[in-house]
Amino acid sequence: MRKIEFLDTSLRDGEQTPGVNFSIKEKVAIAKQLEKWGISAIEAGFPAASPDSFEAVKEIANTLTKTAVTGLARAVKSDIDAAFDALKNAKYPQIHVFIATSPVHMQYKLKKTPDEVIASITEHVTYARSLVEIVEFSPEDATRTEKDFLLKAVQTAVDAGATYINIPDTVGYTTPTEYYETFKFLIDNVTSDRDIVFSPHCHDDLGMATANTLAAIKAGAGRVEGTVNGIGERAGNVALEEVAVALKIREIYYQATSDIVLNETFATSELVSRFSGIPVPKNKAVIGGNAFAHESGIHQDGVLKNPETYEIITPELVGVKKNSLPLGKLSGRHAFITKLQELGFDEVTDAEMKELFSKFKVLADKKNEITDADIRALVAGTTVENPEGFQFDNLAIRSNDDGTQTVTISLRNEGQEIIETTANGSGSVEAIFNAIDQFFNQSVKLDSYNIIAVTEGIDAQAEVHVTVENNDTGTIFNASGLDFDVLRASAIAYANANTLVQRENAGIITKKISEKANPEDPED
Ligand SMILES: CC(=O)SCCNC(=O)CCNC(=O)[C@H](O)C(C)(C)COP(=O)(O)OP(=O)(O)OC[C@H]1O[C@@H](n2cnc3c(N)ncnc32)[C@H](O)[C@@H]1OP(=O)(O)O
Ligand SMILES: CC(C)C(=O)C(=O)O
Repeated sequence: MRKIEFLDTSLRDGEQTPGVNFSIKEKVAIAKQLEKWGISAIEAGFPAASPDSFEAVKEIANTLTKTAVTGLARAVKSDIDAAFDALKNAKYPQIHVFIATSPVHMQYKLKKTPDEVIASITEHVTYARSLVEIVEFSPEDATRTEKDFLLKAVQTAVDAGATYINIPDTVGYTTPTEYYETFKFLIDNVTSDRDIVFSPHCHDDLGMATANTLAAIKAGAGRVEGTVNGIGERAGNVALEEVAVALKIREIYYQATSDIVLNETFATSELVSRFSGIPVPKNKAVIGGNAFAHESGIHQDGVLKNPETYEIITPELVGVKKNSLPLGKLSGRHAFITKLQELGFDEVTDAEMKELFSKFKVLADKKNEITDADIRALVAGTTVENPEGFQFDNLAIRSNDDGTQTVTISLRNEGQEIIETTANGSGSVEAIFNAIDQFFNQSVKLDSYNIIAVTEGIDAQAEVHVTVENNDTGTIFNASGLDFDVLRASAIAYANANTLVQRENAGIITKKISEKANPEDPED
């Protein structure tokens, strides 16, 4: 059996998801969980992209002890220098150099001839190798690159010292059979006296990312790249949890295993979902809420007779635990702490614990049964790094004779200063959002508003997700709010989103360049 390495790029390609802006604290927490999950390398960011990205890579490099940390760099010396500087203290540093090799990218984006691209690969992979031992090279848009030129680019990178050769399906264009053949062709034809590891990097534009990744493994790839929950640019990257579980369930077919600690999968997915503000769909493979639910009579009958009739993955395999310690309003602090540890929340600070326990007591008074999902939701609402600045404090709603609603909202900052603001709306949510808009007084467009019941029953907690756009910059932000009351959850989410916009306007958050306004365009 071959051992397949896993490289996670949730913090780099995953953060390219519109609306996702992890704080440094969140990135470090995710990196630590990825290490626990058994990931062998973490692409922690693109250090040259912004001071924030640089700091995040540096902080992660300083923190991790078992996992390799890599930073992305264009075939540009200053990008490679930035990656090296950020990775100086990493125990196992790697630098990932990329340049596009497809005709459309070379001609229109890079404005370089094929020969210039080849020269650039030699120059920049050699330079990166002069700084660190392990260099990864990616011919961007490899799957739309002419085959012989792809081989030439890859051989050039290998000759210049690259150890990992990543073959990105940048626009999610390839198919499993085609990708298999591409890997076979490269593995059979690239020559080196060193061991070269090939890896797939798949995007899901045509819904084939997992199939393509597995096809590359079948063809001999030794490392896979992807993200948790499949977050990423456009339709996202391959979901690593799907690849890890598929390898486990079909290990005989693939003749391959991995070091992924599968029972940490659910906790990893939950953390990334919480910090990215992107909920996991119910029907998502491996970790979705319905992944282990059997609805129809024939299926239920089969499962009752023998679970193997319809169940190829058990909830326990991916770390969905049975509720072994039911909590209620008579439960004390010890039981609560034990439950948090059981659910994998070992890093809650004392101050957070105090706040969580008092919120738990309030919840237990309102709700008959406190489930694990309730506890996860409580942690989500408390420990997500709340943006600095004013946050939701309280609200009061009055219905008027003409059917409109009047809302008074109070917002509180870290100095405990409280400001109230009042506005009308034709419905309660509109009035709440109008009041928050009035308070922040900035140009924001609400792109989406979604409510999810975290648990079942009439007393379920509500999770509200909003996506807003900063009209001044075009940057999109996701934010969420959690409460037993859907209107309060809405206010929390919208106030958090506005605080992010305020921080961007104040220059505290660097907007991502992919979303930047075009300076040539007078409309921007
Ligand atoms: C497929 C991927 O996911 S690639 C990674 C995408 N990630 C990002 O873009 C991260 C965020 N990006 C950024 O912060 C910025 O784009 C920066 C800091 C990297 C560069 O910013 P700027 O210098 O303002 O350049 P801008 O983004 O406008 O254009 C990119 C430039 O890099 C060039 N370029 C793009 N890729 C490469 C590469 N791999 N190697 C060398 N040059 C490249 C482009 O041709 C363009 O050059 P030009 O200015 O001579 O036309
Ligand atoms: C930089 C490369 C690896 C990439 O993200 C892509 O091509 O999708």
